[in-house]
Amino acid sequence: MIVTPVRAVVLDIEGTTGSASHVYDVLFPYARERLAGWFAAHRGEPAWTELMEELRIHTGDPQLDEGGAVAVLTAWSDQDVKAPPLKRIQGLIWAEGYARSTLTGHIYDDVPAALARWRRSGIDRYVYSSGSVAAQRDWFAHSDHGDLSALLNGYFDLSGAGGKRDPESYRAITRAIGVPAPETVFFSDVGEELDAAAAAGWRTVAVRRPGDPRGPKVAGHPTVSALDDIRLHRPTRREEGAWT
Ligand SMILES: CSCCC(=O)C(=O)COP(=O)(O)O
Ligand SMILES: [Mg+2]
Repeated sequence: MIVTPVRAVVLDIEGTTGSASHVYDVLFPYARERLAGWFAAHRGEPAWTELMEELRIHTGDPQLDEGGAVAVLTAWSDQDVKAPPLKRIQGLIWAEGYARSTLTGHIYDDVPAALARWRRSGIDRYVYSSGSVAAQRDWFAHSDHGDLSALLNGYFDLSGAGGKRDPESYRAITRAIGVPAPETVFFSDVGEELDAAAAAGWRTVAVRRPGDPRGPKVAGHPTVSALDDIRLHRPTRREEGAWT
């Protein structure tokens, strides 16, 4: 599949650049088991205070204490609620795991080469995930393909851009990266995210990795099973300025 004109790609993580089962079976349990320990170890520190404040606002409970915080975060983890305070503490706990080399970010084999190819072609490369920006940076910096940070231009999360099923989030990213929406391509495994990006005027490519229980196609979006299956090109001279 060839897509042109393209000046920027924005990539989802879970299910697109990395394995969903790694996120669900390794990362989420790793953080869940360490929630109470993290609060005890960091009590009174700025990160602890900021997280408690964010949780009290998010839950609407100004009296929420540490025990209540652990309980609500555990429940959100069990239900995979994409709540920014959960994403923040998961990132903080995973950072300790990456630092100890007990965690690595799972990256599909085709991803480093695709990022390098797009960089050579002059196409900017961003990540947009529900995971916090800190967690995204760590995932790519401590990947099982080594440190891939240099292949990426930037990161967006729920706190910075908004929810992934809301077209307004993609408009916010368009403003931040300064690339016209029709020249930006979003890669994701989730139809509702792709629908939101398309509603904001972006191009979309669905990614369904082999063996994905949801099947090989995403309705309404061209679907590939690997990033090798797609060739992206910057605008031709004739297309230059078409959107300005
Ligand atoms: C390394 S980021 C962890 C991914 C995560 O926390 C998550 O909820 C998955 O979200 P995505 O938007 O990448 O599907
Ligand atoms: Mg995903």
